[in-house]
Amino acid sequence: MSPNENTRSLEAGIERDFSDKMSYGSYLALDDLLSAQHPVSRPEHHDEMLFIIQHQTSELWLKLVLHELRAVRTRLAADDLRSAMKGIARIKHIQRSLTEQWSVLATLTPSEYSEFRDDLGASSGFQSYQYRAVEFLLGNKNAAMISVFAADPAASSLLSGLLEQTSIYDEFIRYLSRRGYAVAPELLTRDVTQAHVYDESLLAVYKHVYENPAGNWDVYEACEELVDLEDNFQLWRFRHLKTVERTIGMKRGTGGSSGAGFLRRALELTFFPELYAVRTEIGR
Ligand code: HEM
Ligand SMILES: N[C@@H](CC(=O)c1ccccc1NC=O)C(=O)O
Repeated sequence: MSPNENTRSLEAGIERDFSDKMSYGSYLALDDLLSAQHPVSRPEHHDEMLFIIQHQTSELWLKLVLHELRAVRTRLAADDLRSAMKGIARIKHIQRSLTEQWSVLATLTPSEYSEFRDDLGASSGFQSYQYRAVEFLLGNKNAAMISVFAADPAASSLLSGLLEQTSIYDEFIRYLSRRGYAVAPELLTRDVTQAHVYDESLLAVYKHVYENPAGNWDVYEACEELVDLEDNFQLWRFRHLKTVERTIGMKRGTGGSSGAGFLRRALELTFFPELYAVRTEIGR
């Protein structure tokens, strides 16, 4: 390469013939992926592409979060705490990326959004079955949420399946019990289709763990990983709320809810209540 042409020449060994070989594009199904953006505004509004891609990339990451959460659940059920924590570490990075991504959508002004919002009809992120699946896997079960997917049999059966199965918190609690921690027996046989609700016996278990980290190191660490997971989930919810406030103010949502007020109430939900309650018990 001549240094003053500012051009990199191809090396002789670089593959060029993909007529009978797998290429980058074919491996990643880029034809499908990159032809899946269909703005509905007419004439097409420039900023609708941002709106679509922000959602599609979020859904792709949610797909990976679900994949990893299922693996975490299986690893906990198999008493493999260390590899479960490896999965949680990855999920935490994905969550950070999802939360950071709100800053891109925050560049959408209310003036821009209002030019194509009506074209979205009744569609809304409330109808994200992957988001609901993540909530179910973390333990915030809510059968009523499935009614939104009556017209989508695949989404309904995914969510009904997860509703019936244990959450990662159920599996963590069962793991603690197998390890000899004094978990109330009712917790082990609870109706897993219901949201996990605060349990005193777990508070006592965590109090013991947090007061004696040295003797409970792996469980102590695992508890902090779960708190990180919930913390990150709430940060995503908070950024969603703040983006909604700056984009549509106090308008009702396209999905039919009151809007920001409804989203604010989600900040009151908790996946692992005892892991927060234990903070009050530690020290003076
Ligand atoms: C300008 C951008 C956005 C606005 C104005 C907005 C607004 C809203 C509103 C008002 C709701 C309440 C349900 C309703 O009545 O529609 C909602 C729910 C929801 N949105 Fe968005 N949203 C935006 C972007 C996003 C993005 C990028 C995602 C990513 C996937 C998302 C995911 C969700 C989810 C999962 C819910 C359900 C939350 C829950 O059940 O607590 N939203 N959104
Ligand atoms: N609920 C939003 C609309 C919206 O944000 C949206 C519409 C279609 C698909 C995904 C969406 N994202 C999150 O709710 C609104 O009320 O403006």
